Amino acid sequence: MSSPAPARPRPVHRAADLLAAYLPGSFYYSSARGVLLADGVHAHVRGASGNRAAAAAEALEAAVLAGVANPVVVGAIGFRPDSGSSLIVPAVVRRAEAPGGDSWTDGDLRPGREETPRPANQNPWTVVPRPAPEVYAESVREAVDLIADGELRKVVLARALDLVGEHSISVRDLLRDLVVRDPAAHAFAVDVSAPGDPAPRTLVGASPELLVSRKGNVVTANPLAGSRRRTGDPARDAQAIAELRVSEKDLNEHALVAAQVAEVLGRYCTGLEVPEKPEVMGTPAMWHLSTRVTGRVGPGGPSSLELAEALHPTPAVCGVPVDLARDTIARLEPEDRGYYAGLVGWTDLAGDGEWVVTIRCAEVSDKTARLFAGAGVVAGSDPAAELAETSAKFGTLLRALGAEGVA
Ligand SMILES: C=C(O[C@@H]1C=C(C(=O)O)C=C[C@H]1O)C(=O)O
Repeated sequence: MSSPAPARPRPVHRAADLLAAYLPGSFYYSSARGVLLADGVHAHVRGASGNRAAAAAEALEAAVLAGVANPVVVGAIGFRPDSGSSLIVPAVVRRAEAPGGDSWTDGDLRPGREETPRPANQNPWTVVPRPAPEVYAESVREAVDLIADGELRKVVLARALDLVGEHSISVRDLLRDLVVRDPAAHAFAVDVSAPGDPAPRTLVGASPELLVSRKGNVVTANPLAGSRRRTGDPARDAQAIAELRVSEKDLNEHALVAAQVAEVLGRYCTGLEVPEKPEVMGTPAMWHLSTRVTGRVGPGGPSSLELAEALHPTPAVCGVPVDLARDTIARLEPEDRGYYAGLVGWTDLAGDGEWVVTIRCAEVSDKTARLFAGAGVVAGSDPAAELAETSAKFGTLLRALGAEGVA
């Protein structure tokens, strides 16, 4: 028997260099844990909903046999079981680990030295809301009635904004802008072009919500639900945080998500730890109730993608009960969500990886960007407040596009 080839040492990269090296068509993903930049396609990973972790594992094994060193599967999966997915084993992967293991200082990720980010995409925008804001508010009202009448307990209703510029949108600049504004976010850019698309299509965003990660035997999920706009005014922000902590409506909305995540992970993990009360976490645009759930898996346990598929869709983006919520979304939302409210991330041969909920994102193609934002509707939800919440959530992408205030 021949002895295995010695492992090739991984080259060391700087996070900021990887961000700067992003080119249209690359896969980029950064989080507190590190940066992954992938280029070229060694293999496409196909597989139906619920079966993608198995397809990914097969593709990774085949890649090893074909001589790919340390292969990973990267990409995005859409919201609905019959939505598309865009998963590949890339030809080349470059990584930068966060110094000290788990967090960046702002400077690590910043390309260059600018202090105040300026939106790099200077476009005069035409904005088309889909549906019109009052129609969205009406659908929230309808969902509240459904919740009052029957079995539906929570449904997340989303709306879209189409932004059309006069010139092509630079995904590279948009990604850079999102990372510079919020180095703690899970920032991503994924080529999701499909056959027949007139121009390449890229899913780009900065999600605050970790669906699940696995590092060695440690599994972490960080569901969010229950939100307030972050204004930047210290007194109003302090009030928003104080309100969130005691709002029965938000705490109930949050508890539904945390319970589902804990229930699903409980099927796979030992030593599950679920804090009793949520914390408040902030992004530059929002405050959210947040619960960090951790557990452990044994050797040969489920991969990060298997866990992600089992968790998706959480009630943070769909609802309770899940089938009824999905049907309600299909009936009340006029636009197909596409990749929005799906998952984006990576998984490797050992099962390590990280998957985030695809929110605070846009699908960009040439001069257009389609943004989605949603809000959880529960008993007693106020349509105007839910509409305002979606406007606030659009803020992440709108600021980066230089279109703040249009939603
Ligand atoms: C659905 C979105 O966000 C989700 C819904 C939240 C809520 O309803 O409070 C909070 C965070 C996310 O889990 C979105 O940003 O589009």
